[in-house]
Amino acid sequence: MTETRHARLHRATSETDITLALSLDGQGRSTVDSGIGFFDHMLTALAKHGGFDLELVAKGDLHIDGHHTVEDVGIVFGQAFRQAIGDKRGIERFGHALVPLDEALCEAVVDISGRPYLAWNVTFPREKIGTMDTELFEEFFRAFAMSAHIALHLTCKAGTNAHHIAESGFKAVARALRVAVSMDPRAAGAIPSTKGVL
Ligand SMILES: O=P(O)(O)OC[C@@H](O)[C@@H](O)c1cnc[nH]1
Repeated sequence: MTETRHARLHRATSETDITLALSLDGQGRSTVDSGIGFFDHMLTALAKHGGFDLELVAKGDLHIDGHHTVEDVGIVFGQAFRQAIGDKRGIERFGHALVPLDEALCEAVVDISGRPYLAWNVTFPREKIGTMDTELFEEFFRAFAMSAHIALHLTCKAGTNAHHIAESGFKAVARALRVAVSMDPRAAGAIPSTKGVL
């Protein structure tokens, strides 16, 4: 019986109040409300294409800007991800995905290593998409990687439309995470060792 890989967290500061529930082995369903429309669109795509179930309500000091809200969602998402993985027993560990969206193409590579690291190689042709500052995507993924204790490399290999670049990136991370958290049959002993076969 596969134990449920699930986490529900609440984090409140003077800047944000965030409740998040994450299931690693979901249906890609999500209910997301951060107060930032494009960020909600990206988190919805991440859940859908990662096969994660995600519930998020984030109340933040948006009258200042979206920075605290986006960064703190990254922190809580990473904490939930790390908690849901647990002792990492039996997982694949590494994940890689190349995902296009029209002319845009992003590559994500992850290692559930326990050593937090972000390699960010994405630039945007615009400073905003809707109400979201494009500089905040790096803040989100850095906060996520640092809190999840994973190494994450995200590279934009092509793209001219900011929306397409961002969505290609979120989907690439979703697919790479899906692979990395999948159960590795070799690690679970499902495939007999070659020892003694040769
Ligand atoms: O649900 P999908 O990821 O298959 O498609 C969504 C995508 O077509 C839409 O978000 C989009 C299309 N162009 C920019 N964004």
